[in-house]
Amino acid sequence: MTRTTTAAPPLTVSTRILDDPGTVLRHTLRDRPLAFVRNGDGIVGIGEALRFTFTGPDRMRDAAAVWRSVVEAATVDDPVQLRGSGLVAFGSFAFADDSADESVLIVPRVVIGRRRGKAWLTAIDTTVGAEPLAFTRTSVPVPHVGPHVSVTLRPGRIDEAAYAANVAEAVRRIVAGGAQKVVLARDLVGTLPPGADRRAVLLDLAAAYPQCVTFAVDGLVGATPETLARTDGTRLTARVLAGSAARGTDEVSDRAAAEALAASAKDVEEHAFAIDSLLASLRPLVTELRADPEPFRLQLPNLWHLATDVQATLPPDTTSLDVADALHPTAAVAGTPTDVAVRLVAELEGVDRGRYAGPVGWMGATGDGEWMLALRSARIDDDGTVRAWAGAGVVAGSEPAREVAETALKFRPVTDALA
Ligand SMILES: C=C(O[C@H]1C=CC=C(C(=O)O)[C@@H]1O)C(=O)O
Repeated sequence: MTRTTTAAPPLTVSTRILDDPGTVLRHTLRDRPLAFVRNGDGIVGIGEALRFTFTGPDRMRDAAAVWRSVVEAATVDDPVQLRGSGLVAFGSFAFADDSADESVLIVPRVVIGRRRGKAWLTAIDTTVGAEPLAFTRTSVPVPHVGPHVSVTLRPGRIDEAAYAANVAEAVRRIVAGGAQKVVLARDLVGTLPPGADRRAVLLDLAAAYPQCVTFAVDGLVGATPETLARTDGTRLTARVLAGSAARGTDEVSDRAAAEALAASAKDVEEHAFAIDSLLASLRPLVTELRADPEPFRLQLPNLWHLATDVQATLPPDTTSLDVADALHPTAAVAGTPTDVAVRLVAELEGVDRGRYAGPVGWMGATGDGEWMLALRSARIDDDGTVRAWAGAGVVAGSEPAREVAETALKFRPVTDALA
């Protein structure tokens, strides 16, 4: 079911070169940030020109269709022509087809972007008959950001004991046949202090995890390492992560941890399910599909992951959101086989994941964009309620206590940013 809360008026979109805006995250709104930033490059949004909401199994397909109509009706003046300049939308989609949470596509009023030393500003006007901006270059003052935000997070609806029991039950079901892998998650909750500047949380996430994408869309904030689908014309790239280990405390133990991860039959199996599911979903859609023959070890500040990069060629007119729709949910966030795993996640967790582990990202007028998996994240509601989620892949060889410890490490981006 699709519900559009705002009709799509014809948009007038102008992009202009911007003098150095400093850290782009500072420019989004303190209470309603919109952001997609990696290594200082990326886009942030200010205000909302259009907001569309979606629910149900067709939520991404419906969003892709709405986006095509928005683009068709828009007049875009974009001499800058960089990735993320011109008309863009930010999006965040629920994990489950039957989630009660709405998925969203938001077209900001203003976008500030930075890429490889160049910066731009895009103004998106909903007034009928609006003229494009009359200048060629502009500058903006760098906004002040409030102090670090501290939140006490406590167990949510699934505490450590319940999570360990869920993992044990998942192992029993896997051993009995049916599912081969199930990704189970648990949650932490807290309350943001009144008046907290959400941008301070984003700045902390981006400083600690520069190689991840720091995102903020409709209250969902995080720093995720996993790219579900990134498109550039007909070129598609993805990065599959599954299989994790704690970083060592010194160089020797850190190297040993990475080597143990690569040699761990349990983690290699967990990774194989994730990459196999992605490749199987991509095969009918793409040509020239290539994947690393072996996973590599991806180093993050809190974890080692097994990672595989994937490339493929898309047919023309396939948008990044079409690809995300075809791929979601991979076995990095659901399990294998997908349908059995999704049912088991719902049964064992018994709580709506909302938009945790769903696609989050942005898309431009050509359909190019980047959709990440909303991991290492928390949902901050308007009333300040914070709910963070972290999960781990469970296979036949999983041990409940180890998965509890792994999820604690995956909470760290959020728990550290809110410490
Ligand atoms: C489900 C999460 O991580 C996934 C992504 C990378 C590694 C994973 C793992 O090793 O279990 C998970 O599949 C999460 O961070 O909440």
